[in-house]
Amino acid sequence: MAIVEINHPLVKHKLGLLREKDISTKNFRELASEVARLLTYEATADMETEAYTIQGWNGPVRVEQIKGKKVTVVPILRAGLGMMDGVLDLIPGAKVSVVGLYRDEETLQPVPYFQKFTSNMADRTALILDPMLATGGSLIACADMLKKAGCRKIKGLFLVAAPEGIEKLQATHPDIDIFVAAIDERLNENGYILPGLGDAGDKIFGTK
Ligand SMILES: O=P(O)(O)OC[C@H]1O[C@H](OP(=O)(O)OP(=O)(O)O)[C@H](O)[C@@H]1O
Ligand SMILES: O=c1cc[nH]c(=O)[nH]1
Ligand SMILES: [Mg+2]
Repeated sequence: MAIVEINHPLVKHKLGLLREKDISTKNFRELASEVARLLTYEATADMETEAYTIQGWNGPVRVEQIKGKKVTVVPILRAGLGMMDGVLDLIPGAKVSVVGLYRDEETLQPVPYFQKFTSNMADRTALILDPMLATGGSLIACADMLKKAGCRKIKGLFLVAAPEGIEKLQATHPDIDIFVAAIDERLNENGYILPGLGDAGDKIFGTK
């Protein structure tokens, strides 16, 4: 399992802005999308390419295109939708498979409520999107659903992750690679990431 914390100045700068207490919904949405774009750039670095010939301005020229497995983007509702536009900016042909999960505030257990996958999941790389990886329960539940549908290659993109959630993922799905803008310190007693971003879903949707 690869755990990649993106150590890029643009990511650090944008994450700092995202952490501001009184950030507006508009700014949070824009920055979440921008960081998602940068995470996508890193998460797709191992895509295979194949050469083909085109007619260039001065005759035939060998160029490259993405080869093989196609991508399905998997936003976890609700907050994962806040990253989707940024990812699709870079992979416009990706199919979208949606998973609805919320975390019970008392038990912190994930509660599934929606699933709609695109075709041929076994032939696609799945890119799970969620701003927050806290206890890891939601990510693990989503990965379980994807594997049940036949998925064999799964990656996860997160704005912020807690060490506790990463450890749990390593124990349950060691084959999944994750790309995060920051690995933070820890969870608080309510399962929120510290220093974290607060409730990402509420910030993206303007609720609460
Ligand atoms: O790692 P975990 O402990 O499972 O917590 C992380 C989950 O909690 C948040 O979703 P939430 O349940 O708040 O739903 P929302 O996106 O609808 O706000 C977040 O977007 C993750 O999906
Ligand atoms: O810190 C956290 C943990 C779970 N969900 C969030 O939105 N934020
Ligand atoms: Mg939420």
